[in-house]
This record gives sequence, C-alpha cells and structure tokens, in this order.
Amino acid sequence: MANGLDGTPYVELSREQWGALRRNTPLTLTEEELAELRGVDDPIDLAEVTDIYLPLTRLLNLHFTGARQRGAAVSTFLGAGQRPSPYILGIAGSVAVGKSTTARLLHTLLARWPEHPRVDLITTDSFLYPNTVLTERDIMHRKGFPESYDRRALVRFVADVKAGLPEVSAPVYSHLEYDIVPGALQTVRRPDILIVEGLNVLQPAPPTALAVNDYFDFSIYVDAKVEHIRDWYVDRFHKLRRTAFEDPKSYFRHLAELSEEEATTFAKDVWRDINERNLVENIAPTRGRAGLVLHKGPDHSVRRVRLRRI
Ligand SMILES: Nc1ncnc2c1ncn2[C@@H]1O[C@H](COP(=O)(O)OP(=O)(O)O)[C@@H](O)[C@H]1O
Ligand SMILES: CC(C)(COP(=O)(O)O)[C@@H](O)C(=O)NCCC(=O)O
Repeated sequence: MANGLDGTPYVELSREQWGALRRNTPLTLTEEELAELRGVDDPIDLAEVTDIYLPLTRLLNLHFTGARQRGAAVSTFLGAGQRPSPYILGIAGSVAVGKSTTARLLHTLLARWPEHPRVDLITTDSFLYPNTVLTERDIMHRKGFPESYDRRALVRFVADVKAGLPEVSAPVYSHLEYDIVPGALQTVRRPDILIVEGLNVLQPAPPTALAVNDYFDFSIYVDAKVEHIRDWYVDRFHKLRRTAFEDPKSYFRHLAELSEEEATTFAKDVWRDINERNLVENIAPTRGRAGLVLHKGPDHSVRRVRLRRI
C-alpha cells in the first residue's frame, strides 16, 4: 500500500488490502436480496459484497459524517440554523460495466446505516431527450453521448435536491420501450443521500456553467478493460434476447428473431460504433476525476481499488 507520502494524490489497494478495511462492518444483505439487486448477467456474489462493498459503505459512512460536520460549520458561521443538505454520490462508467448493480447495492446497503436511512437513486437516462427529439436532431445513434441528454435539466435537478427543496421530480426512462415514458415522474423528497448514476456524470462543465459533479460530495468510477466490457456487453445482449426482448412491448423485439451469429455481429457493431466510442471519447477521460475507482477483472470481480486521498 502507498504510505500517502509518495507525492501522488492516489492510494492503490489490492482486493485483499481493501477488503481488510471492512473492519467490523456487518453484512446486512441476504442471498435473496442480492439476487433482486443483481443486473442482467452480473455474477456478483456475497463474497464481492463482503470484500468490496462493506469497506465501501464504511468509507462512505465516515465521509458522510465529515460532510455533515462541514455543513454544520458553514451554518454556525452564518448564524442561521439550517437543515443539513443531502449528500450526493456520483457513479460513472461505461455501458455494461455494471454501474447499475453498484448503484442499487449501495442504495440498499447505505440505507441500513442509522445515520442515513433515507437514500434515493436516480439514473441519468431520466434526462435523455425523448426519441422524438433525438430523431428530430438526427442523433438517435448517439444515445448515451453527452449531447443526447438535457444536461441543464439534470444539473437543475441535482442542484435543487442539494439545496434541500422539499420535492424534486425527474422524468422516467424505460429500457424496455427505449424511450422516456410520457407523463411518468420520479420524485425525490429531501433524502439523506442521493445517488446519481450514469455514463457522463463526471464530465466537466462548459465554461461559465456548472456540471452535475459540482454538487457531488463523492464519486465512484466503475472501470474495466475495454475488451472485457465488450464481451460483457455481447453476453448481456444474448441474455436480453432470451428475456427482455421477448416482451411484445420491447423496442428490440425484432432482435429476438436474429440467429445467434447475426445477433453477435449486431451487438459487436453497436458496441464498436456507439458504446466503445463513447467510452473512449467521453467517459474514460473522466476517470481521474473520481474519488474512487473500482477496477474489475475479466470475471467482473473487483481486483483493485484506487482512492483519492486528497
Ligand atoms: N435493451 C435493454 N433492455 C432491458 N434492460 C436493459 C437494456 N440495456 C440495458 N439494460 C439494463 O439497464 C441497466 C443499465 O445498463 P447500462 O447503461 O449498460 O449500465 P451498467 O451495465 O453499467 O449498469 C442495467 O441494469 C441493464 O441490465
Ligand atoms: C440508456 C443508456 C444511454 C445509459 O444511460 P445512463 O443512465 O447511464 O445515462 C444506455 O444504456 C443505452 O441504451 N445506450 C444506447 C446504445 C445501446 O443500446 O447499447
């Protein structure tokens, strides 16, 4: 382990070193609960929860307490008692890297701590422009790229939650319909913690504006080698063909009819032309901005952790 005196802002830890930092954090999750939280084709097991996610919740709990104390200092300075503002946690990474499982697990685990029982989760797909707008702008093939999101609405949403507004609402995205659900809303009511998960949440702001991460108290980047993520994407695509795509409401219903070979070619093309390009051009360059990087090996398990100590 780096001793913190080597001049770099990061501490690199092996899985074993990180796992030891769990200390006495109890495992509060059952096998059945984990099955509910696991993403399509994600092999995560209770050993991963114990070795990776329990130390992580311990770190976040300590960090949450520190943020509350900092907020109280400003409140004392102003001489005005103000309610603590929600703690905002960002989670970034490629399509198919497993961000959603990380976000859902942290949602459940963090809510079991007495200091922060109220945890909400928002995914940035809620702020994708509806397909009608993407089509009008001729960017349907750019879904997931920064310009496919209403970034001002996303920043406004997080700023309003951070400011402590009693109720803040966001649209809802359906993976099944591959579009924003007309009229549906998700409402957040002054949580202790808001988790904001999405591909582009660590992107810097344009000049003279604020970015969503300007409101983050902490951020996590879920990382893996590009070729491993591609394999996971293709495997998940096959799994989805046998599950979600079979649903008559699925936008991808027609893809369930392809042969295995045609489906593999299709998934590899979408990966190469859309998701890998977005990863290389927009997402991976933001990794250095994260407070913590979880680096996964070929079997999806986290092998290394990098923590920013300053
Ligand atoms: N076409 C699809 N139909 C149904 N669910 C999907 C589809 N594509 C992705 N998902 C699900 O949506 C969630 C987000 O996926 P994604 O953006 O690839 O991020 P990640 O794999 O990092 O969580 C995952 O739970 C995934 O299983
Ligand atoms: C909906 C997504 C853009 C991810 O959204 P996020 O919540 O990460 O902002 C992505 O899962 C997606 O559907 N990408 C389009 C290309 C594809 O279908 O693989």
